[in-house]
Amino acid sequence: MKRSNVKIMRGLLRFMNGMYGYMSLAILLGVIGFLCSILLTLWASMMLLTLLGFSFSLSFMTCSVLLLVMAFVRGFLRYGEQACNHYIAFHLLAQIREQVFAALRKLCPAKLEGKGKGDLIAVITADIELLEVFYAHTLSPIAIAFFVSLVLVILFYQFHPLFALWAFASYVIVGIVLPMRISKMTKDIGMRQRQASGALSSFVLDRLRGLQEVLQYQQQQPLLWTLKERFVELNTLDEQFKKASGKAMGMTNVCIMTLSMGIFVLGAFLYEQQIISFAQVLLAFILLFSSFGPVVALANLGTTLQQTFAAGERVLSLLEETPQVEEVHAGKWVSGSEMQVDHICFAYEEEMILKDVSLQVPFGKTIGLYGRSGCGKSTLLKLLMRFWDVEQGKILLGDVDVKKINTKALRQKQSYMTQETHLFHDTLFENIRIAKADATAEEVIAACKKAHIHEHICSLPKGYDTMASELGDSLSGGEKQRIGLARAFLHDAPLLFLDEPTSNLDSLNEAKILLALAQDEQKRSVVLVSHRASTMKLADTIINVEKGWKPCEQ
Ligand SMILES: Nc1ncnc2c1ncn2[C@@H]1O[C@H](COP(=O)(O)OP(=O)(O)OP(=O)(O)O)[C@@H](O)[C@H]1O
Repeated sequence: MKRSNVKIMRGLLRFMNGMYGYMSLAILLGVIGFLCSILLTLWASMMLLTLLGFSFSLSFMTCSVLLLVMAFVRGFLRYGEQACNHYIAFHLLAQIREQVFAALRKLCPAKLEGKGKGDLIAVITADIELLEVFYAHTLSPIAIAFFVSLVLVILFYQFHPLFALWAFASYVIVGIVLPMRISKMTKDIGMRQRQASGALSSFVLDRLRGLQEVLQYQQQQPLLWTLKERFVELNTLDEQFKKASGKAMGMTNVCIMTLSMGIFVLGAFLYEQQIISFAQVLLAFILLFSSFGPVVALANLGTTLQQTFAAGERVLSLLEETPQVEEVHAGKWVSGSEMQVDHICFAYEEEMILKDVSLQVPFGKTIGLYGRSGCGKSTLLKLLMRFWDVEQGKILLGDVDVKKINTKALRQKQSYMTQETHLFHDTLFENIRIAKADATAEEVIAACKKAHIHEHICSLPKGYDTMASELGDSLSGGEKQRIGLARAFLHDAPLLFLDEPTSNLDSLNEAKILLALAQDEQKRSVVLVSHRASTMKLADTIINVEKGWKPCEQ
């Protein structure tokens, strides 16, 4: 459910701890700075009026000196205010980014499986960046506008109480009523714009990944049309937003002119009644006209704030999303390496995928799973890894429920090779070493030899230093698969889960890999999913998933 702007603000203010000192300094410098610039105009006007024959308590000379000092000081004050605001903003953005990455790690992999990756990228990059507007250009300007307006109303009171009343009403109109009205005008456009931009990122990323399919099935033209449609949609929203901003700016200027003229008319009336002098009328008009700066900053926020709040909503939602599986930090460390699946049931959504499944994974044995596509083999491996939690029944490692085992300990005990090996934008060496951060070069090479990919890597011009992205699609499915296996071998865990490890290999490489696995059989338990009968020969027990997860005769 979409939360209110006040709730979003409260959520974003949570991050402000430790920054209130800088914020107070920014407000102080901002208030003095704005007063300096308003007084600059006032003294300059007094100097002009002195030349025209009016007399004031301050002499022409004093005004000139004050003018110079104020102009000089104003620059430093403005710099100080902006420095404080941006220190706060960028410090907090770094903190928020850190928290978002921590949240993503917790949500991974279950909650992220169905999410658009492009949209996530938009949240991590553009949306967080937009929060700078809130921390650097929203909080202190509100306080500055309040204090500056207060001082000015007191100043107007020195001229005449009616002037003070008029000034108060003017600041409320430009600084509160207008921003609220503008905010209402741009309501929803900000959120729709952020969502459309996230959806477009997701769409482009998705189609780039499937570029080969697009080319093969000649989908270029429909893809271009769809892209065009989405750009048009985003442009329309941008246009609506810009129109609303322009309208808001126009409304603000009209208000300022009308209110300034109003004080002039009021002054003329008081002058006619001989209550104040003509110089006071002029000065009150100039003072009001030149003092809208801080409240105009708030009026301008009316449009940008909607986008900022939309970005804030998306960032806060991501931070508050509850993970499908809670990581265990203060749980148990187990010594055993055999696993037991005990009458488990599991459904991703409505449809039950695994119903009352039980099986044993004894140490030193290989369990083979086979059955039609979609019957839940990979799902069982994900449950063994505790990427998802079972709804009924238990999965035990040793004799401890996996839900009670420290997640770190569980990860150390298990290696999981998925159907698709993802290569990061890094060297092949580092790509393999992610399986064991402190692995030596010898260990990496040994794992690659076992996975029969060492020779291929050595044949590349830069060997293990070849960047994975340079290879792109030129790395065959089988080669990628063997890199995945090298990772699993390097991790060297007592439990190894292999999901179609040989599906892309030729018979020769398959035989070599199976031999390597067979040689290690006494060291670990293996759960092997495969559609290949030749690979299944490795298994000590073969389980037919479709026939009630029962071992079948070999
Ligand atoms: N994250 C998910 N959310 C919803 N449904 C899912 C998710 N992952 C898998 N499924 C569905 O669960 C069912 C079992 O999928 P699973 O990948 O376990 O099958 P499988 O037996 O390993 O198939 P294959 O042999 O093709 O790899 C499928 O119908 C699949 O569409």
